[in-house]
Amino acid sequence: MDALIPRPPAELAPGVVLVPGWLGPGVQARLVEACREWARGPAGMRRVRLPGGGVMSVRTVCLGWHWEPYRYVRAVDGVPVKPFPEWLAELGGRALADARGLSPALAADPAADGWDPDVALVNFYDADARMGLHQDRDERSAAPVVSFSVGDTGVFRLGNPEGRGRPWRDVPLESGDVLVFGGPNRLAFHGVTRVLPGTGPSGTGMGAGRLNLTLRVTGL
Ligand SMILES: O=C(O)CCC(=O)C(=O)O
Ligand SMILES: [Fe+2]
Repeated sequence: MDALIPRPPAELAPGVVLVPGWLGPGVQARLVEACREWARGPAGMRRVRLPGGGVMSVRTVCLGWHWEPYRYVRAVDGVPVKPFPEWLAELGGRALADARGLSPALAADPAADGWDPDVALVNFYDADARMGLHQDRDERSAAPVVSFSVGDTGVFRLGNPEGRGRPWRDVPLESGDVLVFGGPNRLAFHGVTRVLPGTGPSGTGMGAGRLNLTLRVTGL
């Protein structure tokens, strides 16, 4: 949605940078098309089963490595994981470089140097999907995570690295937004409290719902 109040890029916490609208309409459409392809089986999009017996409300497909709670593996149901495309790594690298220009903590983060992502988690949220507060900590690398959002707005809850409790802040992630988290907040708890149906722009090729891609370095 076009913002009535412009959202300038902001460092939300040391090492956490939001760059609103960084992905232009053409790139967003390309991502939607690519996600549609990746979603197809084998090794396609699915709801992740949790060890406690529950299933996540988000649907996920992984590139490069498959994430299952709480580790990365190379195959899903005996099928090799889809490759991580070079163009996506390149796009992420440019986003990270721009984010580092906006954050002294990220600029100074040695783990961001030579950033070379080898896994992407592609999450699809329908209107009812959410993601509870968690840390992205199954990577063996302290390299920043680069996140792309397309489609309906998601309310992203950015917590702190100490625990699930406050302080946190809720930040809308709109279509085209880039969020980078690294530096001292690489392990900050975060989640998505809700998706705002009908807020996605037209022209991305997305029907209803929200896509989020997180590009990561596994260090494996
Ligand atoms: O959907 C988002 O914005 C966050 C996704 C996330 O935290 C994850 O995939 O680990
Ligand atoms: Fe996460």
